[in-house]
Amino acid sequence: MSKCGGKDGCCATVAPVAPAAATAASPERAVFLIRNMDCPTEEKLIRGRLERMAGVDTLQFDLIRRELTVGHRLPSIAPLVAALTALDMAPAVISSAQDVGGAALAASPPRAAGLPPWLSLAASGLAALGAEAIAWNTGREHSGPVLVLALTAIACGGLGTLRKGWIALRNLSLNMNFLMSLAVLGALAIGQWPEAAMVIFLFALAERIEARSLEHARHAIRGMMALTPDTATVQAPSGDWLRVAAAQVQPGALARVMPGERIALDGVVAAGESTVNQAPITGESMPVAKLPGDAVFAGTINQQGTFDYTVTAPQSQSTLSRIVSSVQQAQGERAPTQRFVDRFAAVYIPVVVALAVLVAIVPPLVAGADAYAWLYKALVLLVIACPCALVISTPVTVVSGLAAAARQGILVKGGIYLELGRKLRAVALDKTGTLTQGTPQVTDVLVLSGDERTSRLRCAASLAALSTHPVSRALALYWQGERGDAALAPVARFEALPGRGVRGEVEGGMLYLGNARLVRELGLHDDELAASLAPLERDGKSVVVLCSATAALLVVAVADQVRGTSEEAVAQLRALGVRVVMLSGDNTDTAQAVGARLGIADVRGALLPEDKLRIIGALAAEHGAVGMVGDGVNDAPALARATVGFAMGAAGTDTAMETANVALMDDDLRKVAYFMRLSARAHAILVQNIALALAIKAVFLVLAVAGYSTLWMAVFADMGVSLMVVVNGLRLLRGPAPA
Ligand SMILES: Nc1ncnc2c1ncn2[C@@H]1O[C@H](COP(=O)(O)OP(=O)(O)OP(=O)(O)O)[C@@H](O)[C@H]1O
Ligand SMILES: [Zn+2]
Repeated sequence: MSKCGGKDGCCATVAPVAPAAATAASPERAVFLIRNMDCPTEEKLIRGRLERMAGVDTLQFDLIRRELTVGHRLPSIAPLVAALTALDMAPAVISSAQDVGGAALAASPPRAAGLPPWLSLAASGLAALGAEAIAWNTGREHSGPVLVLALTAIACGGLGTLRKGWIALRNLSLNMNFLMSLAVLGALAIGQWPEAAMVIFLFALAERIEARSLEHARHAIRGMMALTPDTATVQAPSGDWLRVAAAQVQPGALARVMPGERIALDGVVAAGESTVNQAPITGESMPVAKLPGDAVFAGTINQQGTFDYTVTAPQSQSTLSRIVSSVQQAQGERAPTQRFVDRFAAVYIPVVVALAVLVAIVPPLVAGADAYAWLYKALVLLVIACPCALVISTPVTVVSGLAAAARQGILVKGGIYLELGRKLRAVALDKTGTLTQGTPQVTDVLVLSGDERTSRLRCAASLAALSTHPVSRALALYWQGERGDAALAPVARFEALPGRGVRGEVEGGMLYLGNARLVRELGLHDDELAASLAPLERDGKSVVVLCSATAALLVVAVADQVRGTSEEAVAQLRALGVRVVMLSGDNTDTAQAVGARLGIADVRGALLPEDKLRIIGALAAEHGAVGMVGDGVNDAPALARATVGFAMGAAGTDTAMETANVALMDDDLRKVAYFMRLSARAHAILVQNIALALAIKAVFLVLAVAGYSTLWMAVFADMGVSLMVVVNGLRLLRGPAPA
């Protein structure tokens, strides 16, 4: 297994093609629908062919949608089409700046015409069985009827495999189709006709079932999209409510939802109220109350009330569609295990072919053994060596894992994060907005020296009203609640001081509003002030001080509710053996008080954003892999520095969804532990599959050399393992075991 741990480490260098960023650098992009691409084998074939072409910069595969995006600098895409057609890939152009250059696209037919696949497969199976039966009953393998039935079986079930095998050979990309073709042709050549028929039929059957399984995993993702209704009830200019196609509705339109109806578009409640089941987006089963001003999401289910909402995004840009397309893109980027398996297969197949050749030639030549028997053994070896079980199992597992996460409201931005999750030994949690709700309320107002409460509070509120920081917002709201709309003072030269507070000129004098660090920097921190702050901070309250350039004037304390799920989330992380660290820009005593309530011993307070970044770096150096959970808005650098960055409450905010490696759609911190368990489970399944596949191959290798395995037994074993690993991978769709 790859020992690589970091996303900026060796992994990046083995990635065959860099994602999005590199694509953007290419002058031209062409997107193809590749109808005959449904497994990594075909991806490898295409990669091998196109990567060598001059003018082709990048290739991006999306096996779920069967799309290939080529970043290139060719004057026409005709050579691309020609190359894909030569690989029998039946390409269709989805989008390209240039025309096809006369290449006759329509002429490339989708996969084999004629009988429907299952029917021809059944015919192939019957013919193969018939050939076996006749050969067995008559005791003669080489009669006319046996030959006719065997050839029928191959014609009905095996032409696709033979054709792909031939294409693979011509492109010097030895894959399993090539191995099977070689085995079948070899069996025909040495007169094992019924066996040849059986082998090709079983292989075709296995391929078909595998394709269906991958389809199943893909469906789990596409199925999420099916949740959004096709139509929405929208108000026309005339004032009438009309039922229209949701895809046609523009942002700004007013839409109405009835009780029990699914919401068709993202929007903001304009009138009415209700509760909404947001499970399709966030995975949380408790309905959420919606009042005017609250955001609603396409695909979620309205409960009892009726309400109108203003549409904020077209259907194609809804949160749900962005989740789905992000998951689809994520599975196109290859996880480390997948790359390992690819590299393994690339070395392994040529080695096996060489070994088979040796087995066929050496014993007869050197020891005078029976040439026919050893040729047969060599063919069995070829079949056993088939790596489909290995090749197919990883994408199925990764796609299943991504889909299981998405269903829980966890958006994972790539298979690599699914693999890294289990390696996290330390997780840093932001305090405000992550462990706490981030909507604090004013609890205490202390006037220092003198007695001008109202005028000082007014100055503080005037500064606070200009900031969106939670502490400032609490203060501004408090003033509004106490004084109604009593006029705020005008503020000049307003400035935010990150990690400290704000400042601005009020009524001719410069005033500062901020934390203890700010007061200390102003040189106004003394024992008296410290004594008045201490009891508030010990209570876990955030304290800000209003200061002039020469004196501290007013202390305001705000208290933030700890989220109901935080304590359990911390306990779950600890149960996984993870070191939990709290990072906060708030005063140290405050942070420690909150940490004590949640069972977090390692609390770092009074941090500036660059301190957070440094601590993440230090934790990474100490533990290897470190996670960071924040809201993704002002802690983006720390999130980016972490091995896996988690953003909370991502459903509402675009930045959070974009900056994080893993976006949690709601505010439930327990999802971090869930994600880590899912990751561990995915890893266990990947290892099980690889071990299973290799073990069964090893057993049959011994049987084959000892002469106990026939060709069709070998195919049966190969098919059995392939199916077992696929079914094993699909189990991940149900998620990890509960905590
Ligand atoms: N605009 C502001 N208005 C009022 N106080 C502020 C402002 N900006 C910062 N502060 C004060 O500085 C402290 C640190 O702010 P910072 O934004 O770095 O951390 P935070 O995001 O509030 O907390 P955490 O790091 O726990 O999430 C805050 O707790 C607050 O006391
Ligand atoms: Zn196989």
